Amino acid sequence: MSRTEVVVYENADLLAAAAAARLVTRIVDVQAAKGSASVVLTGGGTGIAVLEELNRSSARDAIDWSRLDVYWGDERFVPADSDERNEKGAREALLDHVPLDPKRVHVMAPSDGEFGDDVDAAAAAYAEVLAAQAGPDEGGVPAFDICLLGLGGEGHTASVFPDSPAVHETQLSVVAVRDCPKPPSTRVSLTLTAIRRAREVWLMTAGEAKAEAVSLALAGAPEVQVPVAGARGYRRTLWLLDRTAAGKLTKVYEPPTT
Ligand SMILES: O=C1O[C@H](COP(=O)(O)O)[C@@H](O)[C@H](O)[C@H]1O
Repeated sequence: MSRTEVVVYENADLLAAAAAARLVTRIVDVQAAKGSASVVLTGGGTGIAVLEELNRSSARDAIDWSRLDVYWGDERFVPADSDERNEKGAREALLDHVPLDPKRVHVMAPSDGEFGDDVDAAAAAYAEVLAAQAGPDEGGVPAFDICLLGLGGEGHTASVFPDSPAVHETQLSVVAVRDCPKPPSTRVSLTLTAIRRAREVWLMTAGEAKAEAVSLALAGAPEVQVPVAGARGYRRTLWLLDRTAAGKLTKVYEPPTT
């Protein structure tokens, strides 16, 4: 049974530090239970701040980095060295500083990579990467242990934007995204269907600009209009917010009893 939890921190710095601490604990627990763990990374201000905090934390070394699979929820389809790449941000913030197994870092192709400027081929290739990592009963997408996501003020998550082809996609695990309302306009993204294969989805955001989308999603808005409303983990959906992003919530969220 899936549960939704909402935790509100006083400010964005505290949110990033607390999310990093939670992430260390969760990864260590999963590795202790089953040997290895998987995490889906996000771009965006809060997502990268969490990785920076994790890198600064001495608890960082409690993780067995060689037994962690790393994926991305979305990527900007730009050259590999572009500052717009979510991968570049994640590498600078954390990945370049820890002893990951390079074979377990599953990047989405850049626009100057092996598929050139063919974004459909890049998306299809990432779907194949997921299928190769999935178990026989997992329907082509591994059951990610933790899927980190951010969100936009208009309700997008990963690169699934309101009323876009991606939000209407129900069969594919990965899609090419064109004409994105937020630059850069061409991207690769997991679909909501793939995101919902995660055991845990952590939605992390800060700032007043996100408050409306947060409150609509938690009130159960249709995912076509507010895609982040459809981002759920099959065990747990954890919202980690700062006070301003939580500013339009009307319901009081109690801590879970179990
Ligand atoms: O473009 C993107 O934006 C979202 C949210 O970013 P934020 O800086 O407004 O928090 C992010 O989750 C996504 O990965 C990224 O590609």
